[in-house]
Amino acid sequence: MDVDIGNALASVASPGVSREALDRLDEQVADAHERIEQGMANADHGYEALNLPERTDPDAIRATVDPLTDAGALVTIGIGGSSLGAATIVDALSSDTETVFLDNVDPEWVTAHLDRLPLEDTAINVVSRSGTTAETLANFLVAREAFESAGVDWTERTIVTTGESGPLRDLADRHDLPSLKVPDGVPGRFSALSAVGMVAAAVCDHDLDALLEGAAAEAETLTGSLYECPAYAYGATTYALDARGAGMNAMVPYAESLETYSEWFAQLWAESLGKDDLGQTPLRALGVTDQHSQLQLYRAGPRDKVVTFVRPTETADRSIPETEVDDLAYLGDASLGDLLAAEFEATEASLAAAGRPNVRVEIDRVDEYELGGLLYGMEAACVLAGELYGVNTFEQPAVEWAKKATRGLLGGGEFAEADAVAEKTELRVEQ
Ligand SMILES: O=P(O)(O)OC[C@H]1O[C@](O)(CO)[C@@H](O)[C@@H]1O
Repeated sequence: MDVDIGNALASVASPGVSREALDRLDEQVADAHERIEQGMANADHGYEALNLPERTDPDAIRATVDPLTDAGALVTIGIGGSSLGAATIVDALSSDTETVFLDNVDPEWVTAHLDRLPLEDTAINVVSRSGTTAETLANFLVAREAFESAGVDWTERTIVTTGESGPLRDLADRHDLPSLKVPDGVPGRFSALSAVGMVAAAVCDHDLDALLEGAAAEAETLTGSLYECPAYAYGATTYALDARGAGMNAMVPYAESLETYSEWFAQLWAESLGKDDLGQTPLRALGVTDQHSQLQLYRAGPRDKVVTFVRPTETADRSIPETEVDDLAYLGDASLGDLLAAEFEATEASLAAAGRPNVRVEIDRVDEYELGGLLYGMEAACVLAGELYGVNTFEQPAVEWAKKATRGLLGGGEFAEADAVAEKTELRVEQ
């Protein structure tokens, strides 16, 4: 990935970062890089994620999924980091395999998918690092029941990715299901470039080696300076802008194929940096569509956000036909790709003209190699930003309260959190 932070400079935007401040920040980046390198060398928890291009074994993944590669459809059951990485890869790339990600427990939505899918030709990919996540286990129990009701042997078409122990591991062992292990020391949201994100890609016959090669090439760029490393330039600049008031980061890819990537980025950024009353709130938007819904706010609302524009510089194109309407002649001479590119540059320039900070991120095209680089680059940017914020990037303790309350409400144990739910303050306004 290439990063352009020109429109984040104080000479262009407010909030903005001066060159002097960037130079000073670069000293902190050098120190942070040393800690990151040390963490990678020691395979420390979290930092180990940045070793995945070397650690992940694509042959083992291919061998394990091989019996499933003829499936016409794949249903992935997982949530958060156990879904978003895989979804980002398969939603970005075309495949003949229909893919569904059951990452919610909305009963109508789950039922609609299970009723619609050709279960006799559908493979199941169940993913949970902890092996205990209620939504994932519930959806798996519901899905396998649906397969049984359809007279389809789910044990013949299920693959599991989970840890050494836990209920999901027990189920996999009990039914002798093919399984892969989540890598040690890699938090879910940083595991796209492991079996967690790559089983679905393998079933869809995507090029796992190219994904890892793209990530490895990005890893080569990790040096001690934001002026040499695109990932660190992104992480340091967004951190510096947050310190100056840009507490939100709108991720705006200009490619429909990258819409799920914004969801993946939102978990990465929010769950990694959102702690100790710190962190930058990720917003998800899509170019050009949200120019017609969000741009007014981005350009004329509070000066509390940075906009990240992402685009592939090479895409397939489609010409716009000639028209008999004079006023539209300018379109007839162009293509959809020309229009997309013009809108990208015009919208970026419109924010700069209004003194609103924005950053450009470019990849050559949407393919496995470039996606590997983008995912790895943003993970490294997040790790660097976490070092600068001084937070524990790799834990997410704040999510546990609601999990305990949920479990208690369902009779899954005694939890004070569940009691607290009943003590809700009410001020209802009813129709
Ligand atoms: O992979 P698991 O353990 O099922 O967890 C799923 C997701 O839930 C979280 O723990 C948050 O609740 C995320 O960090 C994680 O990616």
